[in-house]
Amino acid sequence: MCMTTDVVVVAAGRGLRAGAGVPKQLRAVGGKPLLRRTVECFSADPRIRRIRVVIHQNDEAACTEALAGLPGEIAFCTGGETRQASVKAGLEAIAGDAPDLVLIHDAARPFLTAELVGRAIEAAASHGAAVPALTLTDTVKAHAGNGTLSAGPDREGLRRVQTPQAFRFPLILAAHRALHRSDLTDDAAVAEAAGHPVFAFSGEAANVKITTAEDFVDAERQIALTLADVRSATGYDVHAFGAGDHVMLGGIAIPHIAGLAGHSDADVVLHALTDAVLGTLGDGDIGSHFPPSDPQWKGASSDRFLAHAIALLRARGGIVAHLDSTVVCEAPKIGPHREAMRARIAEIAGIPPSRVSVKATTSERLGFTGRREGIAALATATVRLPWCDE
Ligand SMILES: Nc1ccn([C@@H]2O[C@H](COP(=O)(O)OP(=O)(O)OP(=O)(O)O)[C@@H](O)[C@H]2O)c(=O)n1
Ligand SMILES: C[C@](O)(CO)[C@H](O)COP(=O)(O)O
Repeated sequence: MCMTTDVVVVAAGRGLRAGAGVPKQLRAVGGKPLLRRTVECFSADPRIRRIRVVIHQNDEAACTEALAGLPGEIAFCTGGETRQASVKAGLEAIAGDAPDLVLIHDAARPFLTAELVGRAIEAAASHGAAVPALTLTDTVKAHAGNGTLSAGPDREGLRRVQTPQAFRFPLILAAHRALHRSDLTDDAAVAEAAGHPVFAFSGEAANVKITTAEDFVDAERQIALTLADVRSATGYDVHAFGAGDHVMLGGIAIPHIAGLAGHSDADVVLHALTDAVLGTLGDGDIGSHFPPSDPQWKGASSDRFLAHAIALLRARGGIVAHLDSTVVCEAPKIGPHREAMRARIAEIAGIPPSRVSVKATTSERLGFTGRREGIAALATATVRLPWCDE
């Protein structure tokens, strides 16, 4: 018989130990919110029927944005004051159309793998209650006060447990409902309190719970190691001056004695950047994605061209490391608009302005730019992609 499996992801905590104000599950690591990294492990998995994300009442908009576009059936419910209360709220929310099995996972553990999910499902089906566990490699001591330590328990008899913790659904729902205390830090303890033996299956060392500010630094490092395919590519574009009283450059309208002629809004900077990003993917150029012969791009704002290239990069698991551009013209002056251009390009690309550079030069009155016939832009995109030997 094929068993249905739902997932409860608890994401209602405030992340106080991590600091920084924003709840940790909404902070980005490797350019992506922690919550999205965690949920996408389940949402792309055909063995999972539904995902219930338990959130804080203040976070609905931010969580919706963080999970936008993920496949699968994902719904929210509101959590409680403690992890235990949040898990119970998640279980109650799915009880009306109960699955056979449920995996309960911390939003703060984004590095789980499909193999771990498979082991969790098998263990819950076989044993009813099971958790991923790891042996200890450090010696454990007891805190004896005044900064001193005394002998601790024998580490051979101890295990570190992680999530996803996996259960037959009726067993864990009944165990949570029966509990008359609120201090249990995991669901294995809840099952045990109800008299159920809890089995161990192999956890994963990389499946850490991001808890402190230091964990965020380690997580960035871990992601950088997987994004080992560093690529850069260039883009170049030219538009002639035409009628108008401003030019669009880097997504900003800059007043000028002429406009730029083109099928779209003729933003040479965004066009060059779009080609540079597409170049890193080996995926044609702006003309092959947005043919000038297509009337729908007439007068189009070029924001969408760059956003499209960035979306293609993200769909391949990539991130932008840097976007560099140089504008070549005698006028208008770019310097006064540089910061606004950086900010707008950064906004379109979904990266901080510190990862965007805008430079400008004249061509010393030489050539078409020197004769003030038009503007040219050059761009370089540097991106990181997951390593893949195609
Ligand atoms: N009331 C709570 C508390 C915690 N959690 C979730 O339980 C997981 C593990 O908890 P923890 O790492 O302790 O997260 P926080 O409670 O957010 O952290 P802190 O204790 O530092 O505030 C996290 O995904 C967290 O969002 C929850 O859903 N509801
Ligand atoms: C559930 C858990 O992640 C298992 O290791 C852990 O117990 C959560 O503890 P926290 O104090 O709520 O972070």
